[in-house]
Amino acid sequence: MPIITCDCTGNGTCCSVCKLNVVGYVTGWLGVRKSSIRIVEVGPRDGLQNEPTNIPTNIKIELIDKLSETGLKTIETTSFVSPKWVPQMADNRNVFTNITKRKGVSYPVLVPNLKGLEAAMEVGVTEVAVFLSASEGFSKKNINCTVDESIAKTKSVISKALENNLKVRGYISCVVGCPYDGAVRPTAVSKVADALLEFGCYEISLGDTIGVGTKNTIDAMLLHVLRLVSSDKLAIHCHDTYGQALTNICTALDLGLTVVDSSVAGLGGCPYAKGATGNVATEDLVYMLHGMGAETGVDLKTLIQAGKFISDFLQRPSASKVNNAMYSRL
Ligand SMILES: CC(C)(COP(=O)([O-])OP(=O)([O-])OC[C@H]1O[C@@H](n2cnc3c(N)ncnc32)[C@H](O)[C@@H]1OP(=O)([O-])[O-])[C@@H](O)C(=O)NCCC(=O)NCCSC(=O)C[C@@](C)(O)CC(=O)[O-]
Repeated sequence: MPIITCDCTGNGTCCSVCKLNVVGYVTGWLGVRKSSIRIVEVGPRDGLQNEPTNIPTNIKIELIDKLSETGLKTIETTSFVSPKWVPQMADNRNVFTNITKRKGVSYPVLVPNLKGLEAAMEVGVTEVAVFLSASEGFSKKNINCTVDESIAKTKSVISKALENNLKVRGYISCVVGCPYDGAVRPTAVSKVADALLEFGCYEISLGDTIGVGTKNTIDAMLLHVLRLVSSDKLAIHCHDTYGQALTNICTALDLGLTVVDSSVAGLGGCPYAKGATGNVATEDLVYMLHGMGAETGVDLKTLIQAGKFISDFLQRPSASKVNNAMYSRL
């Protein structure tokens, strides 16, 4: 699909694309106040993958089972990646096989290549997530190939997954900043998004992997990508390293996105994005969304209990302000 370009200020006057953006902006803003927001819980994967000490399989299973009781509809469970690269995810088969899969809940897993997809299919996975980067530096460090090589490799993974009736989500990392390359141009994001959509991803999660995004940079990136991809095919994935995640999520909601990734207890960080702290805490996200009058289907108290469970196991306070404020009063 061609990228529609224009050089106006996006004020909705010069062309249909901008009018669309302004309409999207207004309806997005109004929409959130009554629409439902789908939360993609990534805590068991993005949250735990970077933990330095091995987390026993039974603890991972118990966390996922607790999250399944909260009303979350998507719980990312594990990764089928090289154990040499991400040892914490080495028990992927055991975790996926032994969780209690709740009706109506999806349990996607990350796969970087055909080997990972085949291993995931062996244990009955029905949804996978491929993951690429908008920046060369992170692509090389994270999946050991260039952006173009990753696009080429991913095409065969997605087509094999679709042939086997699996749903495929696509992640794009470093959508505004890269720990190795610095600032990332929106055009680099839309290039990858265009490819993933063309290959058949049902949704693209735009990851501020190191949490450097601000309202302006997230706005600029989204306005560019929205020229190419409709908001209903996009998700926002914000790490909270600089405390900007909730603001950046609101920016995305105001532009019409309705899918947000988050991590229970604010766990997380990528082993190949040094210094990146956790995702926005799911508890804080749910509290904010409910305060806006948006529906999430999530029971905050049950979620807080799940966050407390993993924080207690890790023997450190939760990164969720809502958890810390509310737990003692449950
Ligand atoms: C992609 C590779 C494998 C390339 O790694 P490579 O070394 O280029 O691949 P290779 O084909 O040479 O294989 C190396 C070894 O890994 C094995 N291998 C190969 N593939 C698999 C597999 N799927 N499952 C299990 N084993 C695998 C393969 O068999 C071989 O084993 P050996 O012969 O040395 O014994 C590696 O770079 C890798 O696993 N990277 C994963 C990195 C990762 O998981 N990062 C975190 C997820 S991304 C993220 O967190 C960001 C995100 C999504 O949250 C969004 C955001 O915040 O931005």
